[in-house]
Amino acid sequence: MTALLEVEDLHVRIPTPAGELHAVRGISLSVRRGETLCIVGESGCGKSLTSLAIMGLLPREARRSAARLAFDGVDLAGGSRRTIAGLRGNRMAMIFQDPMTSLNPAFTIGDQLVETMLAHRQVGRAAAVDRAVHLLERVGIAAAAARLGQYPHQLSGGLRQRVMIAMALMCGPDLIIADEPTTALDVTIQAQILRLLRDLQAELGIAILLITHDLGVVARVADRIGVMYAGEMVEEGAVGEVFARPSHPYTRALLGCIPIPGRTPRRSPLGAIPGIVPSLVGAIRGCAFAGRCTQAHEACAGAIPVRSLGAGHRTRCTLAPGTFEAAAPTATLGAIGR
Ligand SMILES: Nc1ncnc2c1ncn2[C@@H]1O[C@H](COP(=O)(O)OP(=O)(O)OP(=O)(O)O)[C@@H](O)[C@H]1O
Repeated sequence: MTALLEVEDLHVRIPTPAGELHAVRGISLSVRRGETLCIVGESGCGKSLTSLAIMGLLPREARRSAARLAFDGVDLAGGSRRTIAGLRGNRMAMIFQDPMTSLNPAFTIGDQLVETMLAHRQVGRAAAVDRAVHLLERVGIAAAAARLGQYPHQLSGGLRQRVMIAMALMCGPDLIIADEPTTALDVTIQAQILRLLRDLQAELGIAILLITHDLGVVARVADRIGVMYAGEMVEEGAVGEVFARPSHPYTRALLGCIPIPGRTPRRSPLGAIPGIVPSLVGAIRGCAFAGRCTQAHEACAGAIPVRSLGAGHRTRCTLAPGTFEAAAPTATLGAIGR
């Protein structure tokens, strides 16, 4: 089955006073209909720029190139502005970490929901208002009709994020790209929003590309996971497979940082990966993680192979499968998520 979203060899470069920042370095990924792909990685590894590049929403100074960038067969890299604007907010919707950056403080919730639909669909205002009320109820907002007349600042952070989800759903999208949608929320609201996204996906069959730095979020919602490091995808696969057999030393280190209930001693210091991420300005020779990797060896300074471990599980590492260091036990899916 062809993927709904196909990304091949995506690069994002941004000129800076220090030189060209090569923030996204040849990312390839695909999202099939109805599945959730989570992209995970430390702050600054290029997750947000990847999602903005897909949506065509990069900052003006950024340059994007890709061997293929397609949504349901439509070329997003070479397509006309009109075609892409017709897909965005319509069949491809985006949810950001901070709803206040995408909700206009000067307009009511109702106006913003309704306008989204009127911009893309041949429907009357009354039908759009009905859909807005229905969707606000569906995302768990009580007294939905009354909320339509409120402004964003009159809602709590959790309610604003529910409004953003309703807005993303207005035109019945096939794909939602959610960039850290729960990071700004407290844990209880975070769990509710994640459950809502999962329920909506099961009900409506929407594909979700979710960007997060939180492996707990991944464990709760992902079908597949892509692990990014310094602008590259270093490992990807089905979430159960990657959690059970993390194969890139960076993935293993990330999973090793999560406290495991019943196994991590109480009061032990929070885990961290020693070392720092290399600068993304200019070229990186060999493996970007080598400077922090406990198993780095000579070959890591050369070309890094992408190894297939079967069933769509791939890792970008010189170490042959089976030669991974016996690491500390890593968090399991059951322990941190489901
Ligand atoms: N407009 C910009 N100008 C210059 N550098 C930028 C710009 N936008 C992003 N960057 C840099 O590009 C790199 C990748 O940024 P990006 O926002 O994609 O990271 P991220 O993985 O989403 O991190 P976070 O989780 O902190 O949002 C970072 O080093 C960031 O500082």
